[in-house]
Amino acid sequence: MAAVGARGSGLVLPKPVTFVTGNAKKLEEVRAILGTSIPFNSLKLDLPELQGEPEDISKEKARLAAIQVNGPVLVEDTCLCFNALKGLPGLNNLLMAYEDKSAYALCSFSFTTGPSVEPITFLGKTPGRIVPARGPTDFGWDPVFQPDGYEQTYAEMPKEEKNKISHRFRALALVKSHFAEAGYTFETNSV
Ligand SMILES: O=c1[nH]c(=O)c2ncn([C@@H]3O[C@H](COP(=O)(O)OP(=O)(O)OP(=O)(O)O)[C@@H](O)[C@H]3O)c2[nH]1
Ligand SMILES: [Mg+2]
Repeated sequence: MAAVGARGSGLVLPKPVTFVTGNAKKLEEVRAILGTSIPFNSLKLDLPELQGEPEDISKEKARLAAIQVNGPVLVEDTCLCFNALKGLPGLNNLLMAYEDKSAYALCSFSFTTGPSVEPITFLGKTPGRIVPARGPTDFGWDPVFQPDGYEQTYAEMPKEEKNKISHRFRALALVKSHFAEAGYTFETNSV
């Protein structure tokens, strides 16, 4: 039984959802946050690093991934955006010249049911500030990002803590709601 959501009377998808990413740390967090709420397979594809607004990048990634997978895909694009640079994503060193160290982590998930369907995007944002690096260095800018209201950087927090307040968690909460409302089921499992 692979029915997703309470109703189970929504759109029948031809295949299970594939989460496409080349980033193992992201995948680890998505697995931990989604648990069994949305059944998905993962596929490591090196998608091009596109330029533009995060939402547009994420949508375009979903279009490209859906062509390759030829089925439903979920993709994610994340950036650390600096208020001093008017929300521009950028290098941490650049920020040294600015008094305003406030920033936000922005996560854009895009989902499409297939290559000919316009993707839908779900944004999650966690405000914070850039601090001198503290904590393990195994995931990107986690050591330099301290979320508002916390004494620890993302890197210093236990994973369960980060996964309760992160940009990724917030965006995935919207993805989950969408799946629950749409009540998708999967053809391959819906005998
Ligand atoms: O400290 C971090 N905490 C996070 O929670 C986080 N999420 C993403 N990133 C980093 O942001 C860059 C652009 O990411 P990005 O969205 O293009 O991903 P990516 O290219 O690594 O994988 P893909 O999903 O595109 O295949 C990459 O350097 C990622 O490592 C993070 N760093
Ligand atoms: Mg990428």
